[in-house]
Amino acid sequence: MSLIETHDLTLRHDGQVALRDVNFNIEAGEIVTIVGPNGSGKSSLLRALIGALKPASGKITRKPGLRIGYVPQKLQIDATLPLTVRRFVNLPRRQKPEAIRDALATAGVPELAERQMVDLSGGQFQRVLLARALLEKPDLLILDEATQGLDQPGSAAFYRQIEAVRQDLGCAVLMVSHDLHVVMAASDRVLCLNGHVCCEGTPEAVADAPEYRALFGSGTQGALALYRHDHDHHHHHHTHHHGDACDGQHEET
Ligand SMILES: Nc1ncnc2c1ncn2[C@@H]1O[C@H](COP(=O)(O)OP(=O)(O)OP(=O)(O)O)[C@@H](O)[C@H]1O
Repeated sequence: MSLIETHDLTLRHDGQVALRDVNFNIEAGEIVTIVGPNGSGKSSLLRALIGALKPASGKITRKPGLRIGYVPQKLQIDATLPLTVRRFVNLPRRQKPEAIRDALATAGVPELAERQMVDLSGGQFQRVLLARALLEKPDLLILDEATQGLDQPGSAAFYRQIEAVRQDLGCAVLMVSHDLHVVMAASDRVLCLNGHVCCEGTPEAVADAPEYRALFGSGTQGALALYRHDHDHHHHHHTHHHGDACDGQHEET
């Protein structure tokens, strides 16, 4: 059984449809990326999956006992509040010192436990948020634009960390990102949204899909090839599958 599945899921805000008829699933251990222009429903879908937004119609099925770790886009920390990394990751629920040490190490920041949260760089801060999510021992890690504010090498490094985490823990990863070429190269599967599912498949298949190119142009393909060149792990290959085209016409390839 999939970790999580949506069936004809439609989401609304104040009566307005944000996303319609999404049929989506994620399997154990997969890395899936959601891409799409601003306002295309990416965050709405994530919020529905974590249970923060109720379906207007359709349904979401979660594997019984599913544990989700969530890394938010941004978190404001009061700059006047003294708060070490150790205390911060202890906040939602008290954790064992070994668990904290392991989570910080897995997130790539083993040395930061005693640092002040406000002194962290953007990349370190996101890794601490990742460590906090890992303390949930997630089967599924969900990240919402977790590299906002990081520069390109910084976000590439962050996504490599995510891949390492996936290999270490075997959790599935679902993330939203605007760093198209970096994140697509690190994904097993890409879901492209534009108020509905535009197209989905392997990163190569999506980068080639006319629906995707209509939204983003063909510029990312070269960068994708470049990144993959020195990228030596194995990707599972899924069948190329097209959903509705973005203009609403049904198109099969
Ligand atoms: N709380 C809300 N109340 C009303 N409308 C909302 C709310 N949240 C989102 N929307 C609307 O729903 C649509 C989808 O928004 P969503 O945030 O899911 O898109 P997104 O793809 O994540 O966008 P971005 O890339 O800009 O973050 C947009 O039209 C947005 O204005």
